[in-house]
Amino acid sequence: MPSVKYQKGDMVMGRWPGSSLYYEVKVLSFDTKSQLYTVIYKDGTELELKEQDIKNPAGFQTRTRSRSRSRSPGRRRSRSRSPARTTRRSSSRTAAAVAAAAITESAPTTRRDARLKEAIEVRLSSLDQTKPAENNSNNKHEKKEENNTANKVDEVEAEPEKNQSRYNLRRRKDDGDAKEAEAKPEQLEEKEAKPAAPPSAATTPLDFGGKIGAYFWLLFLPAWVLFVILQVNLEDPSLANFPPPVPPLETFWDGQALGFVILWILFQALLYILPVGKLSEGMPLRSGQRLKYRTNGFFAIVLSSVAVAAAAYQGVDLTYIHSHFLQLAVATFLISVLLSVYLYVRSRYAAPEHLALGGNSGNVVYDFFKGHELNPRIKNFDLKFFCEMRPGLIGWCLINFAMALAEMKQQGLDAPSHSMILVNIFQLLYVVDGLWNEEAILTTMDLMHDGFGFMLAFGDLVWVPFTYTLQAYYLVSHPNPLSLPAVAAIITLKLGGFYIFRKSNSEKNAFRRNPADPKLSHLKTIPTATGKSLLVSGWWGVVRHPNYLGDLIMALAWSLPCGFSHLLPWYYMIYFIILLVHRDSRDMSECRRKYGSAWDEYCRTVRYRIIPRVY
Ligand SMILES: NC(=O)C1=CN([C@@H]2O[C@H](COP(=O)(O)OP(=O)(O)OC[C@H]3O[C@@H](n4cnc5c(N)ncnc54)[C@H](OP(=O)(O)O)[C@@H]3O)[C@@H](O)[C@H]2O)C=CC1
Ligand SMILES: CC(C)=CCC[C@@H](C)[C@H]1CC=C2C3=C(CC[C@@]21C)[C@@]1(C)CC[C@H](O)C(C)(C)[C@@H]1CC3
Repeated sequence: MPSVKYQKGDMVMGRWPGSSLYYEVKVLSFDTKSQLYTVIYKDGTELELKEQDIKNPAGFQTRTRSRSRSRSPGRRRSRSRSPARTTRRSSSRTAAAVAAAAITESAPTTRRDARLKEAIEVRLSSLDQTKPAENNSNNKHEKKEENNTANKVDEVEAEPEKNQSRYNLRRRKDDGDAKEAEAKPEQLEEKEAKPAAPPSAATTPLDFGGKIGAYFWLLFLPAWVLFVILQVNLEDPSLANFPPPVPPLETFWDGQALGFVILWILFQALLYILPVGKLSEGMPLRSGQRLKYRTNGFFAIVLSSVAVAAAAYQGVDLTYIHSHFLQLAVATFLISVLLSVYLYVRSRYAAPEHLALGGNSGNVVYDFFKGHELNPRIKNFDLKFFCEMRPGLIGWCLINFAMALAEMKQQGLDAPSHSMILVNIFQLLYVVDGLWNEEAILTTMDLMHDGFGFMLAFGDLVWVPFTYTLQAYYLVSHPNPLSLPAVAAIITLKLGGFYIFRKSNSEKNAFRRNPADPKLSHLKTIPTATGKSLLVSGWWGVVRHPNYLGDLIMALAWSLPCGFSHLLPWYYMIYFIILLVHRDSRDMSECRRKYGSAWDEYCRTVRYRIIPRVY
């Protein structure tokens, strides 16, 4: 490795992923393509680290004086557990133990010390218990009851990173750019002032094809929405009609359509801020803080339905949505662009602890696309949560309903067709379920890890309502009569998919919220170095993303009512396969980064990603 900073065999300090702690590691190799170092920790965990997560050991020292001042006996006892001073005993421990021990040392109060110590001691014994089990392939993973001990760490660990950051004299690079963290006592600290990281240093590998990819997606995604909208009105919507006939420029714009979109978003915002419904806690952030979210989505869709019904009753012609679909989409696109510009600008001034790990490549276009601020809020109004769960999602049902009315009008029907009813009810069920279980969104990738930028703003506001409605839009002018057995078969498929989707999402959500939940005590888990465990039985033992499997089966049931005459109504199915396969691989890398060897162990046990025995 001639041109790289650290050489094979070098002993250096490597940051533990997702924390501010540095442990002594040995460099094993460097991959020029990914620019990642493979390092090995003393406990045997191998991880890939970026150069900026590696430091020279000479830059660290341990302040023993301040440690010995510790008032807590628990803390004093835990001194020798410092990962930087790993003893023979600790070197045989798993990284989980090491990480847990690190938390003990940083606990600030005696009571907390005691709780942590208790949790850690039980945890260590739990980990010890796993050792022999690991050799036994039939009983590889501890039972949930044993793992509950690890969960005690979870309980006390509501603010893990807050504690861990006490070890950090210098701010983490991924924490952004500006201020220096306060020097705290009791820490491994860097001796020399090192040049600060350039503000734009990327802290995660670039996604979506990197910088070039971002340009591409920025142009392609809106163009694709335009393409499918123009296609769906054609008598024969087929790829053979590429490019579709483009209407005169002035038809793209309608001020009234913009007005309606703004009114809809404001109405949804009003419902969101009403002090009705539960205040749910999000997952702990890196700072240890937990944000609160008003999860009144079900209430919002019920009130929206009442408002829409009242408007229809008053003679408002909802088929306007069908006849002005293009103009509504363009107006919403404009709003999503303005919102994304605002998000990009404010992310430049956001406090480091509010930033996501990605979206800081330094390339304006990439960062604008990916988004950098994790939970942009105006006071308590959470923009990402609101956009993901309200105007687009509820708008999707409103548009579907308008398409059913348009079908009746256009086809001269007294009631919508069976196909239209199926599509409407299936997708309504999906949205209502999402809003009923709104709290579960707080444990998804978008809410926990992704910054809020153009991709999500456009995805939530434009992509969802204007492309997820294509099946209903298609049926308006492309009737597809269904036999009763076909209807029954499609309903069965939908219910099957829904069952898998709901059960698996609820299982993971319940486990993440309360790992000690007695209802989950039958499940087996794998402990990880972060203190969190991974489910390895139940739905999450069937495949690594059972929720995606259920979602895909449902997507199939949404396209089938449209028949096989054209590819267009199958667009959602095709797009969804691509989206979920990509999300799965993003999540895999993220989990591998977070959980290291525990994740590899999970992957070895649960071999398939989404479809059992296939993929
Ligand atoms: N209709 C649509 O357009 C879309 C729908 N969806 C749906 O949204 C839902 C959420 O999807 P998404 O956010 O992508 O992913 P998940 O809800 O599957 O979240 C992934 C996270 O779950 C945790 N996890 C993974 N494996 C395990 C395990 N074995 N045990 C415990 N926790 C585990 C990890 O986070 P950690 O360990 O940090 O908690 C991981 O990062 C899915 O049902 C998906 O189908 C998603 C995208 C688009
Ligand atoms: C091509 C492009 C711009 C992609 C952006 C992706 C977004 C459209 C999706 C990312 C995750 C989503 C989720 C839902 C809708 C689509 C987006 C925003 C979701 C709200 C749909 C309803 C479900 O019940 C859900 C709550 C599980 C789901 C969460 C993820």
